[in-house]
Amino acid sequence: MADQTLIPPPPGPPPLLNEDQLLHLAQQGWLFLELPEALAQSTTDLLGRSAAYFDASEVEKNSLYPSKQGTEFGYYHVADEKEYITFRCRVHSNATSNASSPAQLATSLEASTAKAWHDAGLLLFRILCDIARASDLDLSVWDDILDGTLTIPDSRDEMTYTLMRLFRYFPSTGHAEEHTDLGLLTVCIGDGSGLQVLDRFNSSTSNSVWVDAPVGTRTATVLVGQTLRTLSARSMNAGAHRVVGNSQGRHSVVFALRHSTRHGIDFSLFGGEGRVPSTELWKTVQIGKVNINTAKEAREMQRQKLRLAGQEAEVVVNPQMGHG
Ligand SMILES: O=C(O)CCC(=O)C(=O)O
Ligand SMILES: [Fe+2]
Repeated sequence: MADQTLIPPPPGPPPLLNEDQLLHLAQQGWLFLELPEALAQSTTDLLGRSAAYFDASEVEKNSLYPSKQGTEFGYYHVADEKEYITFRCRVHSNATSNASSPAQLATSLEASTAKAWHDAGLLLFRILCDIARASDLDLSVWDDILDGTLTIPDSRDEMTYTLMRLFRYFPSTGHAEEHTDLGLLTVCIGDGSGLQVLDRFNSSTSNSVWVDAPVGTRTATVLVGQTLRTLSARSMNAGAHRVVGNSQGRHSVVFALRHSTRHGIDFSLFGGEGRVPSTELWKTVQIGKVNINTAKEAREMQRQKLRLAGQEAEVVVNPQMGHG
């Protein structure tokens, strides 16, 4: 009888992506991926709850989640384009017993966000582990970088750069300009068409080829962000994407997994050199980028500033790249 007692289970979560999928993600910077059942369910629930929140009055939405730190926290409305709420931690932790009160709306929205955050975090962690395995790196390279990011922080004191963003794009005019994301990996799930990713293989400087992302909660779009590109010494590309208008409008759930603020980043773990404070890495990945989710006038001002500083917004295949 074979001895089955001596083989320990392999470390880390089970592999998710096959070789072709990993190669596609690294080269194109994006991948369409069938969602695990738990995440499909939690995002379906969250899309529904976000729609109920967006249906509330402007006064209520602002008072439940006042925006802070520019676009990085709370409710934000971009005229003629979209409205969205950014969660980086819990805000309303105590439920009231009145089922129809605004606080109750917020409590159920946050409970749903916390569940989707956990499920999306797990999915992206599995992909990061796949990337580490394929690069012959130890899975522990992610320990410090992900510290405190995989579940929604309880309070502002504990928050990192990681965020969950819920969007409502307005019919026809709702859009987001072409950009790459700043973090490690992003997962986008939407209930309508509009998200498009750039096909780098078939695009040229004069002709961009855009691919429509899948619609619905069965399949997600996973995007490589600038931080992962930097850690991979640019062996992975960041995925360029945009949102174009459709006549029905669109809701989406976007989970952006970004590095932890609790530790410095040790590049030697990734075959590079040196250690940089987490804040420095964050500044570096933002250089030359325009925030595509801010108001139109603010985007123009950011572009103007970049031009004055002699730093054209980063060109990947198309000019005028932003960040999201
Ligand atoms: O709404 C989406 O699916 C994508 C939004 C986006 O790209 C971003 O906010 O960075
Ligand atoms: Fe984005």
